[in-house]
Amino acid sequence: MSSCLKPTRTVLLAVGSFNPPTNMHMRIFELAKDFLQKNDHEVLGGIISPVHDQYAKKGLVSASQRCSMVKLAIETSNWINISEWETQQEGWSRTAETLRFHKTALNDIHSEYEWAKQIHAKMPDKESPLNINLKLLCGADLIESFAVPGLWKDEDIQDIVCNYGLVVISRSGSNPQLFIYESDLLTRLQRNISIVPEWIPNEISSTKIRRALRREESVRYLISDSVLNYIQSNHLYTN
Ligand SMILES: Nc1ncnc2c1ncn2[C@@H]1O[C@H](COP(=O)(O)OP(=O)(O)OP(=O)(O)O)[C@@H](O)[C@H]1O
Ligand SMILES: NC(=O)c1ccc[n+]([C@@H]2O[C@H](COP(=O)(O)O)[C@@H](O)[C@H]2O)c1
Repeated sequence: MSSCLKPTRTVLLAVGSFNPPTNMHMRIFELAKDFLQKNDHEVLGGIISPVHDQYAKKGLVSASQRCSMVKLAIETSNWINISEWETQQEGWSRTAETLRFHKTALNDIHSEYEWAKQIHAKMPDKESPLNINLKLLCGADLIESFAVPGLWKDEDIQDIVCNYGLVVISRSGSNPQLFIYESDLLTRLQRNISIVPEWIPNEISSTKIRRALRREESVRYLISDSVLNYIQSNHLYTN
């Protein structure tokens, strides 16, 4: 901790397809945790929330397969959890709804969700109110998608940034500082946006992993061996 302030209890939540989960998905959690812990946050846990099947992005394998792969990917982490809540809803959930649900469940000490129990187990004193903050963790491409017409509601962007906060990891080909500067709304809210540089940049993306698999090229060391075994056993991403 960098000061004697009482640290803010924080949980990080990442939304996305995780089609498949890559080593970079795990890495962004580590980068964000390091950054926040140096800035007076006590990071209690991370949550990966795979998107619903109805998101229907090209090449999306089933939510059940994506959840199975995320469970394998997080096996080596003692603080990143999966929440299957989004995949179990009737349809696709807006990210603001996903954050609202998870923040409420995290602040309920009696929550029955496994990810909430895992995170509560990390808290020595469980005095009410729990005061757990939830932040949206994303790569710079996700915040840049805020500018795609019709994709995000302005009130959702305001809600996400004001009431939760964003931790943005830099990604090759993006410039989150410039993107914030060009948006009046994000400039106004920028004290709730942390931009975390990745000083060891690489271009791992799920798209590139799927492409390599389709071409029968090796993706070893870009995704975990257990995820790779699952993909091969289930003949995913072959064409
Ligand atoms: N290499 C990376 N650097 C920084 N952030 C990343 C990286 N890969 C994924 N992320 C972030 O992880 C979150 C979930 O990612 P998602 O499942 O959409 O992966 P993706 O690699 O961007 O997928 P796709 O290539 O299928 O569009 C997003 O916020 C995304 O920006
Ligand atoms: N309006 C919104 O809340 C909104 C819009 C677009 C994408 N998203 C989320 O962002 C993530 C994007 O994932 P991909 O990068 O894999 O497309 C998904 O989890 C999706 O649900 C949310």
